[in-house]
Amino acid sequence: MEYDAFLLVSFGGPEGPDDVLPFLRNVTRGRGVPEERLADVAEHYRHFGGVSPINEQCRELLAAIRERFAVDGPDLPIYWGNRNWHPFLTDTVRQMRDDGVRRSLAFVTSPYGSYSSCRQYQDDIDRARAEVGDGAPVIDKIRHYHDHPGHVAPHADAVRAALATLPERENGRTRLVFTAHSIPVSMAESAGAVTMAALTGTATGRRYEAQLREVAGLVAGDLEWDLVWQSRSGPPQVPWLGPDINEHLTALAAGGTTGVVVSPIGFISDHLEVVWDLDTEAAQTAKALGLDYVRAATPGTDPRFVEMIRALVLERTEPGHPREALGRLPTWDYCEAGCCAARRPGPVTNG
Ligand SMILES: CC1=C(CCC(=O)O)c2cc3nc(cc4[nH]c(cc5[nH]c(cc1n2)c(C)c5CCC(=O)O)c(CCC(=O)O)c4C)C(CCC(=O)O)=C3C
Ligand SMILES: [Fe+2]
Repeated sequence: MEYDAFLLVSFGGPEGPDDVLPFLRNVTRGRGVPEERLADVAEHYRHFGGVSPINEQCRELLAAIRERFAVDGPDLPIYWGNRNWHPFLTDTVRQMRDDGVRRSLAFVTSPYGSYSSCRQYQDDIDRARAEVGDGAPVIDKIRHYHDHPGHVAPHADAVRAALATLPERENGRTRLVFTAHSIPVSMAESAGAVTMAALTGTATGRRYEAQLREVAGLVAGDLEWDLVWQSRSGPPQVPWLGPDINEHLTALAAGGTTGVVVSPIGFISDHLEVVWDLDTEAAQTAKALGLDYVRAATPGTDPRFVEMIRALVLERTEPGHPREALGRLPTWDYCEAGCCAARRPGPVTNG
């Protein structure tokens, strides 16, 4: 396939105190998130002056991609658009159209499947194209890359490095704990089901958890591990994936664990869900429990991660380019229509 541009697509985050509430309204529009939760989360952003680190992390990733592409190709103009904050996807897609772009690949800063981590990005790309209208480029989202060696290796090294910094304790017992963003159970159940049904005849769903478990096993190697959840949102009566990292730390301490390494394999950079929910909240929980606590790094701009992005582009542009994968879950270039479709998160009633 001929592509004439590369597009980085990310979540977006506020870059000053006045951005926080409008950003949160963009994220939660129509999603049934209670006001109290929004006020809480606004407070987390205010601890950092209303600035999420995510946009700066995207700029650093873009710079690294640009540098790498400049040396060995591919020779493609590089664009950046976010779902929830400036630079908004619609503005970027309009710029691409004005620059004469016809067909672009899109790399999304989430490696996994589910409505929130995949389909919603695709929907927002489609909405941006519709808003731009005539002449908007075709935009093909790059496949899930959870088990690509360029994603697994930086996480694996970071876990070893974190383990090495845990203080030695006599009779100490250490646990490796992986985390990812929790999602509603209904979203977890439908994740990937439609495309898996088309591929295998069976609608397996649960793709988000299956991919995370696959990555956890690959990163852990011969270490024992747990997979738990963080950053739960939504009304309390709606079931989300659990246990929460804080509950899990409490259970571990009660069972005699003395130290933990927490590795956020659900994320590729140290954005607010990492620096607040893990480095601030979970770290406090661990301290109160007397647990030694270290958080492992995310890939960020690790050269292997940047090389992976290049390889994912070459997979789509050069016939026969290897499609690297360490796991067994199938990946595909195009999701079926309706895969991971959103369910209206309306109020919960009896019966
Ligand atoms: C699966 C998943 C990922 C991982 C995949 C990916 O990376 O995309 C992710 C990432 C992120 N989530 C982020 C921020 C927020 N997520 C929220 C709310 C929600 N997230 C959800 C899921 C996910 N979220 C869901 C199901 C909701 C409920 C509302 C809804 O159904 O959509 C809210 C609203 C307030 C609240 O927390 O309730 C905020 C502010 C940031 C930016 C951090 C920064 O600013 O640095 C990032 C990278
Ligand atoms: Fe989120």
